[in-house]
Amino acid sequence: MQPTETLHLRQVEVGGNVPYTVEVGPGVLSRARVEARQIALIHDEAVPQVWIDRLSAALSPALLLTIPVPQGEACKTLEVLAGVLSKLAAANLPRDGAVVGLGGGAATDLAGFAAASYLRGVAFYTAPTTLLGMVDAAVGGKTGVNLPEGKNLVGAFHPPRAVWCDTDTLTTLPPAVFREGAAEAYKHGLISDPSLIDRVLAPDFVPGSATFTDTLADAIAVKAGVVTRDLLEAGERAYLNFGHTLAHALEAVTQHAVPHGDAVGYGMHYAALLSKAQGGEDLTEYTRAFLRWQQPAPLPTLTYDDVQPYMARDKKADAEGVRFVLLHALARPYLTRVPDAVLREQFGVWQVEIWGGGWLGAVDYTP
Ligand SMILES: NC(=O)c1ccc[n+]([C@@H]2O[C@H](COP(=O)([O-])OP(=O)(O)OC[C@H]3O[C@@H](n4cnc5c(N)ncnc54)[C@H](O)[C@@H]3O)[C@@H](O)[C@H]2O)c1
Ligand SMILES: O=C(O)C(=O)C[C@@H](O)[C@H](O)[C@H](O)COP(=O)(O)O
Ligand SMILES: [Zn+2]
Repeated sequence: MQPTETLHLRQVEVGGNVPYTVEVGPGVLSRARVEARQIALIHDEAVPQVWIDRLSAALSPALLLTIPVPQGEACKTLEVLAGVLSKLAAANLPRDGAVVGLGGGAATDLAGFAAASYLRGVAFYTAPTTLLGMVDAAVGGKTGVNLPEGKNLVGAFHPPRAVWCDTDTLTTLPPAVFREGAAEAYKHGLISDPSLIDRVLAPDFVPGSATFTDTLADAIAVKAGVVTRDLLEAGERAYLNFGHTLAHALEAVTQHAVPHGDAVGYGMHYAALLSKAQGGEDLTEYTRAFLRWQQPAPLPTLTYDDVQPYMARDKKADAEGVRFVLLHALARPYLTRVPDAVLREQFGVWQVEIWGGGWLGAVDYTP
């Protein structure tokens, strides 16, 4: 497959104890380099063979073994993790070996946790092949798997040594998966860089356009900046969780029938309603505009009591209860508790809009 745009590459630097570079642009997988003599490649089984071949060619002859894992969210289980760890051990991947994760956020989250736990930690590299993976999951070192009780409840911080965002891989992505992943780029716009709001919804935000690599790299830069300053989520990293308290609950309660990016689209609208109810600027037209553009997977009918037990297990909760990321205004996020009565009331407002308002797709938005 030929690269889809003229060679325009961007590099985003991530700082911290062990700095690394995010390479962004067409053909990046062909230039992947790993500082290890033995490599295990873990990939989503449904990633098109052309991308597996492109990366394998760059990694050979150090490629010791290749481990396909179940497609999408189905790979983020303790059972799949156990199988992967056994394969690494059976192949004798040494401690100075490396794990490379190829696929969407689900596959790279799993591969990263395998790298974090095998032999108490080996080097990890990420090759995201979805928009969401590039903008968010592959950067910053949050790795892990789900439990039936909730999303990402087991994991480790294990930053990658390099991230290869080959924009060619996005050309085989189903359009709905592309729009799903845009939720995290839009989130970066709302919490930090408002210029992304219009750029993500613009018609030229498509792989291969002249502006695509720059918009993608600027969205990645928001995450890179946050995790450089606060890798372990002692403070501002929590802002990257905007929209996620409800999103993770929707994913868990529907047993992942609603994919992560769609759940984040729904969750950001709830967070915008809560922000307004708590005295912030009314930003709900932004989150409505995003949902109309995204056209997320439909939700089954749910009540506040269906989702509340899952929201209560959110990792931002402390001994006093759940905390939400809200916005005073664009790019002014804060972490706060919200009274249960407000959570319940605004869930009602959100419910009426999502299921009864008829606005999804009905209102024009011109960026
Ligand atoms: N670690 C983090 O910081 C972080 C951040 C955001 C999200 N996440 C996690 O990421 C996951 C969601 O990631 P996602 O949206 O990438 O979904 P995903 O990994 O489930 O992938 C979505 C679908 O795209 C397919 N696919 C992947 N690449 C493809 C390609 N190039 N061509 C065709 N099909 C392709 C996959 O097989 C899958 O069916 C969730 O588990 C979420 O919790 C983690
Ligand atoms: O990197 C982060 O920090 C984020 O919160 C990014 C989120 O988009 C992502 O979904 C993350 O996996 C959520 O983390 P969790 O700690 O809430 O499980
Ligand atoms: Zn997310």
